Amino acid sequence: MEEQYSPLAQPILYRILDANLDRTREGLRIIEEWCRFGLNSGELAEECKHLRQEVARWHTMNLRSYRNTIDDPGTELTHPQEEQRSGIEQLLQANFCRVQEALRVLEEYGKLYHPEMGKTFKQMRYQVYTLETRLLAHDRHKVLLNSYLYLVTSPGERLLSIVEAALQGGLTLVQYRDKTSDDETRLKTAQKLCQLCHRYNALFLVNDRVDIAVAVDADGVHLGQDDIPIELARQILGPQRLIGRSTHSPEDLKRAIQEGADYIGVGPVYETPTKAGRAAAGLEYVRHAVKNSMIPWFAIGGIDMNNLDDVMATGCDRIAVVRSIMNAEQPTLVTQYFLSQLNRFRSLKSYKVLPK
Ligand SMILES: Cc1ncc(COP(=O)(O)OP(=O)(O)O)c(N)n1
Ligand SMILES: Cc1ncsc1CCOP(=O)(O)O
Ligand SMILES: [Mg+2]
Repeated sequence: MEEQYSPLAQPILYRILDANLDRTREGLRIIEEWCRFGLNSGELAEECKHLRQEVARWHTMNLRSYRNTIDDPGTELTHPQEEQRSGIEQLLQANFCRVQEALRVLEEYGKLYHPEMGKTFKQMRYQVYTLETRLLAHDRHKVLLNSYLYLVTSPGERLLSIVEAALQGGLTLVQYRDKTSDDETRLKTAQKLCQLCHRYNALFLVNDRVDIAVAVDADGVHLGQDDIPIELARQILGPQRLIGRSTHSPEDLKRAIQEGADYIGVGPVYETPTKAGRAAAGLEYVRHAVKNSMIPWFAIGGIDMNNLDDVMATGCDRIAVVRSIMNAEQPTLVTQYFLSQLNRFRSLKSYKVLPK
């Protein structure tokens, strides 16, 4: 790379560029490792690698020779949060933030170094924003795809400890559903549940309330037939959050898929006091979903350890429950039981012992 600018600002300029090129490369490498080993996504990993190579092209020996680590006060500065990250999402977000900040510095100071540098790093900053959106969406979809049991919560004093017990049993998908509390309580509870779920790398969604989902940075929302349109929720939530839709009939199912739901609820399979007044859609509708839904779907409504086999016999391999876990004496054990049965069922299906 030809260096032609700013004799004035050298070597300060060069040290700034060197430090931020370094920061960008390191941050991208951390993100790349997650794409490769965590997400198994060759495509996303390649994109990170390509960006790193472009950064490396600007990181010349000459710029690097201006490094002065011993006198650099920045090497001592560590934010307390760097020492303590609660999960992979936080780690990725911190590194995206670091890369984007460094790219912004490279964009501004780069203009003093080479006319192309400012343009290149501006473009790269936008590429990294898009990468972040795709990666987060990919991450969430991946966890969703691997989730076969969905806990929909009910309010109560033991809410957090029950959810934590279920997470310890291997639960990876939680919905906060609270039809009775005031908004202040809802907001505080949603915040706590969201943090808890993320500590276990589980997804956290909010029932009905898009505003609360955004406020607590949840992974998505669950919307019923009478809630706002999926298109509007998508505008508010952006492309990377998940949107689930309840369906009670083949028409609902078709529409929800067309409208871009990420998953659907199918039910109520059985009448349930948790959703009093809503008639059962029955196992017939579950059979319809088995044949017609190409997106993940969860049978819901009155499912427990006694009727799980009947539900799975339709070909259904994902269920959502409220009482079976929320009212259980041992939520960890019940979660483990459901997960093991659903796992067993999936392996039988894949060996064609059961109809697909
Ligand atoms: C996974 C899942 N499926 C269905 C529902 C029911 O949603 P909705 O019809 O909006 O009813 P309420 O839960 O809001 O009473 C759900 N919550 N989750
Ligand atoms: C929210 C909801 N939507 C359809 S059925 C249902 C409640 C399911 O609760 P339970 O698992 O206790 O029957
Ligand atoms: Mg609803």
